Amino acid sequence: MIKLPHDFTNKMKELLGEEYDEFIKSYDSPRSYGLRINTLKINIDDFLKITPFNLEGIPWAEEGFYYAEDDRPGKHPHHECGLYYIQEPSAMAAGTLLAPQPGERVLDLCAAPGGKSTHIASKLQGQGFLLSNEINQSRARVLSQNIERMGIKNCVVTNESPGRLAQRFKGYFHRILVDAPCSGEGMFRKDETAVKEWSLENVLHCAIRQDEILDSAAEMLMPGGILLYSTCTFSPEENEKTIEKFLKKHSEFSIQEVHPYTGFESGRPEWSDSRNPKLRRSIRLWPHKLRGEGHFIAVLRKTDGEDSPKPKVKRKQVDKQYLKDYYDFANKYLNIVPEGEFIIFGDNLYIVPEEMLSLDGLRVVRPGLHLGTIKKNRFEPSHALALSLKASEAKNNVFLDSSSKETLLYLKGESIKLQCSDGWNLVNVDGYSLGWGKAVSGTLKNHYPKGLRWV
Ligand SMILES: C[S@@+](CC[C@H](N)C(=O)[O-])C[C@H]1O[C@@H](n2cnc3c(N)ncnc32)[C@H](O)[C@@H]1O
Repeated sequence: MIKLPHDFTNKMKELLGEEYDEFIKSYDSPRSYGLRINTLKINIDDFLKITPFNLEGIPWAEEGFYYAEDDRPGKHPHHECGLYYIQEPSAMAAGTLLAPQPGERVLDLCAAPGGKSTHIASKLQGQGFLLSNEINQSRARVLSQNIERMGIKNCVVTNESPGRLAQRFKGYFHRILVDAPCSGEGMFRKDETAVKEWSLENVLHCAIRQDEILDSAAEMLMPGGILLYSTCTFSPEENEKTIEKFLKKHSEFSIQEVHPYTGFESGRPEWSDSRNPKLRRSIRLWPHKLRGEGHFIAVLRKTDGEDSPKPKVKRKQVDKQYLKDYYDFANKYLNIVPEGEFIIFGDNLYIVPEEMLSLDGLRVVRPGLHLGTIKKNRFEPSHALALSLKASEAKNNVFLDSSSKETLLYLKGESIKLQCSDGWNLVNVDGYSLGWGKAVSGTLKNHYPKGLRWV
């Protein structure tokens, strides 16, 4: 049994009363593991046909499945192809309830490592765009890698504070997710550090930070837009009380009813100061009531406010010479040439998602789909481009079987001897892109990124 802080157990005893025994017993039972199929790359039925894992559906996420701990899906080539994201089952509820629609502008304000962002992107189906932001620099890099692995084309990753983003994106987004930094009480079974770092003071400290983040989010939402607030903690100070304060300050918002999926419990107005009965519309996911960890969710709609005018952004035109090398590559090796608004960062060429406002002055980690690098008089395609392509979009393909020796060699970064066309080849495993290889006379030189290679 995990050793829980006394102040925490005493507080939960007081809050839960008779229910406490059932709650505390959940810490003795094994936790559940989940993966979410990336429907940008594969549909659910096709994935279920090729996966070696025994999966069982998660009631609140159509793409979400429980797997057995021994399956270790993080070590399977399909993971590297971005066919799924390993995500705690309860955490999938946020993407479902945010329900982004293709074509919308969506902001994920506290996004690393990217579980919910990648869920949002799969729901957008490549239409509209996602701004995924993370304040912590090293976590923002991990977020960016996950966006790349999942083959997402219409996402910009920034490393900013919510306040600075709010100055740029007033009234701009259709939907915003605030998956707030919190005291993490709901993750105690999963994350020992959350237990170690927990204190009553930290709960209050987190609550103050959540108020500030929510204020910035409110500014960036357009009238009629949806703001989803979630935490992975039980403390009322970070949940019902946070929403209560927010609604008091922002009368233009109202709390929405959500679909009552199996296992969802309502929020607890009796744990707030105002006892506003509408807080019952918020959702609590309890580890003793469903197969998942602790979560809280409130879905808020902005009923009033100003929609920001969308100025047409004038970006600096990309030097034609750069595009020549890109087009030479694309015409030679791709069946569909990726087009859009090009931008250059250093010697890297990107396509920015449509409608993206100016990124000038913001800390940008990934300004859109990374196409590749401009080398001296040639273009080298990026890993992100490989992962965003389907085999049918590349002229030269290498098809490997996930259980083959060649797949393992490729993931280890080694060259492979095989029959294929000279030049750039898209390497596919079980039909899904995994990376680039460049062939010369029957030897495929490995272009799988060094940092991702299996050891
Ligand atoms: C619960 S985690 C997000 C998990 C993520 N949504 C996912 O599904 O993978 C909260 C994130 O908020 C970030 N954060 C910390 N302080 C913040 C602040 N003041 N403003 C915005 N984000 C903050 C943390 O670095 C952390 O990555």
